[in-house]
Amino acid sequence: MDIPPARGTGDTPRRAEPYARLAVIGMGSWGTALAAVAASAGCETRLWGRRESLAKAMAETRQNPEHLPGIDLPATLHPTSDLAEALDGAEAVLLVTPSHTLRDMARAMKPHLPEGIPIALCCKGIERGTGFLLSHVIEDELPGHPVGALSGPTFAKETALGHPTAATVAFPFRHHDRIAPERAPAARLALTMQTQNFRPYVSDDIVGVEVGGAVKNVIAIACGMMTGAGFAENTRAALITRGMDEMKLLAEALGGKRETVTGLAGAGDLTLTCSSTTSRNMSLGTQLGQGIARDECFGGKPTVVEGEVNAISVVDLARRVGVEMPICEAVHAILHEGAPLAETFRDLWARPIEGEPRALDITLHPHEGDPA
Ligand SMILES: NC(=O)C1=CN([C@@H]2O[C@H](COP(=O)(O)OP(=O)(O)OC[C@H]3O[C@@H](n4cnc5c(N)ncnc54)[C@H](O)[C@@H]3O)[C@@H](O)[C@H]2O)C=CC1
Ligand SMILES: O=C(CO)COP(=O)(O)O
Repeated sequence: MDIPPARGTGDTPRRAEPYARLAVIGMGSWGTALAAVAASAGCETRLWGRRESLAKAMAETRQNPEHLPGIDLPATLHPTSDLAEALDGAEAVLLVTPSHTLRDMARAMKPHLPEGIPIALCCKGIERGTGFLLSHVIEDELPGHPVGALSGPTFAKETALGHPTAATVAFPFRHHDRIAPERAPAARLALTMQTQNFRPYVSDDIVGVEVGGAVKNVIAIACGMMTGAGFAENTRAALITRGMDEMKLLAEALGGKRETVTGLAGAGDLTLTCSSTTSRNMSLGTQLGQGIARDECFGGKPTVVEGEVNAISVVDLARRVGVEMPICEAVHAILHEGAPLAETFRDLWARPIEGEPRALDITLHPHEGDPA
């Protein structure tokens, strides 16, 4: 890939160097799909999962029978359950275990991690209790490593099947990344992951990307709940649009950019997740909206639904920084405070009229005596 020269350095385009060796940590559906992309792009890729039996089954069958059954993986992809082996000689790491495991994962990786190598988060969430973005968790546990994120509208199965997919790779740009952008981790990782069907974009706004990924899952649960309760397209479009407003306000309050929220990792992922039963978040909401008890959802099978735990951390963080997120609050109340679903959504719709954008600062309460 040619990157235009940094301003004032002449006309010769400079070539970015892809990483030669990548470690992908997390053998679930997304870790496996990303490892398959990197391996098929020609990068030597090791994929770590904690279960030896799964790593062995993958090595033998060239498939991930648990998370992506029936999809052939590149023969060059190396699965392992040995963390030291996975990280040995890696030039960059993709971290793809569920968000609540991240701090423990970082601690487990620490003794084996080559010095200073970039770490890209591919999981979506905010740490419960601390309210830290996941990048802050990594900075806390693994100082000295550039920390970024890879995120976007990317169902794992579609990516692994080779459906054209785009995603954002974001790392904060340091001073020297602006002078020599071809050496910036975001540029190098984007190039490493580029294939005929996987198209990365480069960003310097890690906060916007992380907030997009964490919030969209909560909004998808809301969309599912209202769909399950029998409402249709108008309702879903309203939730997506107003959900994006919540995302934007939280991102800006934390120092992120509003343009990121309108990009792949914000609007793109929000639209995907809120429109498809392939989404586990949307599906959980739909089942709950249909009146199915939580422990019977997904046929009782344990399933990673990031928006469920992250409803707590998103709402907690929003309250701490003084951002109103009424849709996320409604999801939180239903999931975690036992609030009744129908009444909670009715109250959401009956809130005082506000400006669009909210910066217009208009609040209109109903006339006294008006029908509720
Ligand atoms: N599946 C998808 O389409 C996409 C998922 N993501 C994100 O990727 C992250 C991982 O999700 P998936 O791969 O879909 O999950 P998954 O449900 O396919 O697999 C989860 C994996 O994590 C492992 N795991 C669970 N607890 C662990 C622990 N304490 N330590 C190490 N490994 C542990 C499980 O053994 C399993 O292999 C989530 O944050 C999700 O939001 C992001 C984009 C797309
Ligand atoms: O993040 C995703 C797609 O970008 C996957 O969404 P779900 O976790 O809801 O399946």
